[in-house]
Amino acid sequence: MMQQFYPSVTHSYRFELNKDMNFSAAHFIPSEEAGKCQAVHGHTYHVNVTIGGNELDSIGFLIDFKILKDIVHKKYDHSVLNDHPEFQNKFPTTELLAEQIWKTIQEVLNTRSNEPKCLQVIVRETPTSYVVYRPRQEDFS
Ligand SMILES: Nc1nc2c(c(=O)[nH]1)N=C([C@H](O)[C@H](O)COP(=O)(O)OP(=O)(O)OP(=O)(O)O)CN2
Ligand SMILES: [Zn+2]
Repeated sequence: MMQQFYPSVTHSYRFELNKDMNFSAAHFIPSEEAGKCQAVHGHTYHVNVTIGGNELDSIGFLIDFKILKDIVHKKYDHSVLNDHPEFQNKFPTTELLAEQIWKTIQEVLNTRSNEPKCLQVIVRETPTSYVVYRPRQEDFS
């Protein structure tokens, strides 16, 4: 795992959990403005997600680290991001991928009685480029 500085998110939850994961995927940005990124190419994406909450489940987890990995890795590893339904009407940019990962994780968290919240998603696409996605309060409703 590449080490990186993680921008932190301000919150007042009692617990904060972070999970690093990575996956390999191909993508392309079919717009002339994207220059060389119009051609299909691949990345090893590095993802960090931050989960907050005040309550733990019956075994003392905010959310199982493994569930978080499965949500992202099983979905995207060794795939072409453009083939996924969520990228049929928008391009798989780092920004939109980070937003989509947040939506997918928060959907799963919404099913849990201890009500954890995904507070931040960082997606690193290359050694020199990454995006931080932070939901607004209204995104949780
Ligand atoms: N705002 C965004 N800009 C770019 C995105 C993006 O998702 N959001 N994506 C790309 C390409 O997909 C490209 O793979 C990554 O671009 P870049 O960081 O420029 O890659 P390099 O390895 O060439 O970076 P260097 O720092 O110049 O080595 C482009 N832009
Ligand atoms: Zn790319």
